[in-house]
Amino acid sequence: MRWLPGPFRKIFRHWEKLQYFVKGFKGDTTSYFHEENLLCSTLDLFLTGTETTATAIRWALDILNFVLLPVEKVQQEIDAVVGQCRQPSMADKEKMPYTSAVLSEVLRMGNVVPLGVPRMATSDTTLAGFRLPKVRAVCSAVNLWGRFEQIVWVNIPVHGGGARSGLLRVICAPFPGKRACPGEQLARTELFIFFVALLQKFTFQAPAEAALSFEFTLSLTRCPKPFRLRAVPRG
Ligand code: HEM
Repeated sequence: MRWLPGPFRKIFRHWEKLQYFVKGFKGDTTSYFHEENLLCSTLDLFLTGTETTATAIRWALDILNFVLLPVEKVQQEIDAVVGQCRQPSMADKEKMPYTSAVLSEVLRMGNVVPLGVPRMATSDTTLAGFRLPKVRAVCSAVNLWGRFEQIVWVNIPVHGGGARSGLLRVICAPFPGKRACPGEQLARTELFIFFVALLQKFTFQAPAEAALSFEFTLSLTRCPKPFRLRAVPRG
């Protein structure tokens, strides 16, 4: 790779800078800027950055057909703003309120990351009246199914076994919280571009024998169960 020309080469400059930055913290046992954390954070981005958006696009196609949202209205907006001769871009988004609203609805109904990311306190602290002991307390954000609402759940082990659990707060957002999803902008961009590009060129129809449903499987994300659609090129 080092000898090939191309814009990707700037990755080597960034990598050198990153190594220099991490070396600056060598020997500092209180710092989180070390190679292991860098590797884990990079892996986090790959894991969280692929499955989530792909699942949201699958929900979009499932929901459009299942709920019978007026796909024609989305396609009319695409034809008026983007047309058929060029690819969509993010500059089109503000002129496409209907498509944007449909995508918000997809994120709400799809509820792609319902269980949030578990968190631990790095030092003893207090949060909304709960004393969170270092490392032992686990907080997790849980999105309520199918609504723009999120509860934050805390689970604190107590002396003598067991755990004290409780509700911390309720907020309303698809990418919630202060420690919000760092991929939100990327996810919204990918979702918009792929969704618009797909509906610009195809109409998706469920074959008569295939019943679409809201059934899902739950792992890292909440995925629709496999379904079949026919992609009919638009004339
Ligand atoms: C439709 C797409 C996506 C949805 C619905 C989504 C949603 C979420 C949610 C609900 C959280 C938990 C926030 C919390 O616990 O308070 C989260 C965390 C996270 N997301 Fe996303 N996300 C999406 C796409 C992405 C993408 C594309 C990336 C990266 C490129 C990404 C990276 C992350 C990471 C690294 C975290 C953990 C943040 C932390 O530990 O503080 N996400 N996401």
